Formats: sequence, structure tokens, C-alpha cells
Amino acid sequence: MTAFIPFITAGDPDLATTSKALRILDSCGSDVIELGVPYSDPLADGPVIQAAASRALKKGTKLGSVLAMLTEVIPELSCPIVLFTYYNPILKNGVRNFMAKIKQAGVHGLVVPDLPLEETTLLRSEATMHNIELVLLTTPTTPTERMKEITKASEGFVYLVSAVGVTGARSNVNLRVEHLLKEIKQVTDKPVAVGFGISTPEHAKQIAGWGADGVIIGSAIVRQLGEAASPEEGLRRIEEYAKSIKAAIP
Ligand SMILES: O=P(O)(O)OC[C@@H](O)[C@@H](O)c1c[nH]c2ccccc12
Repeated sequence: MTAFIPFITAGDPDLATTSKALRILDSCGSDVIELGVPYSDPLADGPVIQAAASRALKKGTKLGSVLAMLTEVIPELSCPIVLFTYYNPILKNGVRNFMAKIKQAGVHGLVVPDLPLEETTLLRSEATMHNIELVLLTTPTTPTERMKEITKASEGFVYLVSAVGVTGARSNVNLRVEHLLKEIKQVTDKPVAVGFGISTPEHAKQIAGWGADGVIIGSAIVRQLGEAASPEEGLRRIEEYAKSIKAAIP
């Protein structure tokens, strides 16, 4: 079985819809849900998630309101929540205070895409102290030695970024992923989840066939939710979409 790991941006189109989306994605069989805290300078994100973040920020979405929503919703979910945030909101809160807050809200794991491995020591020690799994990312251009360090340090699972560049649906999966997965699986027995550019059930099937333990999909879901004519329409579309992906990776 390959895990289905959707990503959505908190507060887009609004936090009430986000809480419904979390419940729907959970009931459609998501194994982990990545929830993005909107940020003003999402340097690793493509246009779809950038637009979602700015819509959410315009609605006044802040870490506090996201965590308050999660405190309500997480007890009703069966799958864990991995919070996605750039480093700046963590710095503004203070690392220890940030970790305590997200733990309090019931968050299970954390991904900080703009944090280089060298800077993760403090974050990892505070995360460990608060029993938060810090998931690290490796990319197609990460040198083998560094990929080994990242893989060793990553907790929960290893995030294999499948494409060079920013997030966003691609028409084809990077064929190098097959080799990258083999390389990583030689140095770790931790689950490896693949993300970036995945948008169709065929993509998900192909990546699962290469031995990925998880398939991460963000932009394709964020677009359907955030750009729908109404929140209800967006929720209906992501439910249908999530079921089609789940059916492709039994
Ligand atoms: O959007 P995509 O191409 O499906 O990729 C997943 C991605 O959205 C999600 O994991 C993510 C959202 N923001 C990020 C920033 C860096 C790395 C990964 C992410």
C-alpha cells in the first residue's frame, strides 16, 4: 500500500472550509495530511500555492487561528497532520514556543521547506523535546552524501522532491524519481514519500510502482479547492479527486 498525502493551504478559501476539507480528505483515506500555514514569501511554491497563500493571508489567516481550528478538528481525524511552514513564522514565535503551540494543537509532524540541513539542529532538538516529527526534504540535485545525512536526520518519513524548481502540477513525472528512490532506499528503511508535480491517478500509480511509500499532492488539490465557484463546489471536487487518487494506489 502506498500512502496518499494531500497538501492544502490553511485559510483558503477560509478556515471553516479548511476544517471541512481536512475531514473530507481524512474520510477519503488520506494517510497523512500536510497543512500549509500561509506565508507572504513562499519561495518554494509555484503560482497555484502562492495564490492560495495570498488569498488566505487576505482573509487574515494567522498561525494562531490555524492552530485554534486544528485544536477543534484533529480529535475528529484518524490521520496525522503535518504542519508546513516557512522558517520565518517559527522565528517570530521562538522555536520552543512554536513547538509547544503546535504540539498543544495536536500536530504530529512539521516540514520547513526553506531550512537547510545545517540549521535544523536547534529545530530538531526542540521538535524532539515536544515529540514532533521533523520531516526533511531531499531533491533531485542533492549530492549523495548530503542525501544520506538528510535521510538519516529526517523523522517520520523522507520527503523526496521529485522535480527541480517550485511546486506545481507537471504533465509528466520526472523519470529520474525511479533511480532516486532506489538510491534513497539503499541508505534508509524509513518511508520515502514523493512530491512535486504529481496531479493524475496515473502519475500516482507510476510513482507507487517505483516503490514510493507515499505520494504527496498539493497544487492539484489547492487549485480545485481555492478556485472553485463556491466552497461547497471546491469540497465536492477535492472529495472526488482524492477518491480517484486513492483508487489508483490501493
Ligand atoms: O504542489 P505539488 O507540485 O503537488 O507538490 C506538493 C507540495 O505542494 C507540498 O508538499 C508543498 C507545499 N509547499 C511546499 C514547499 C516546498 C516543498 C513542498 C511543498
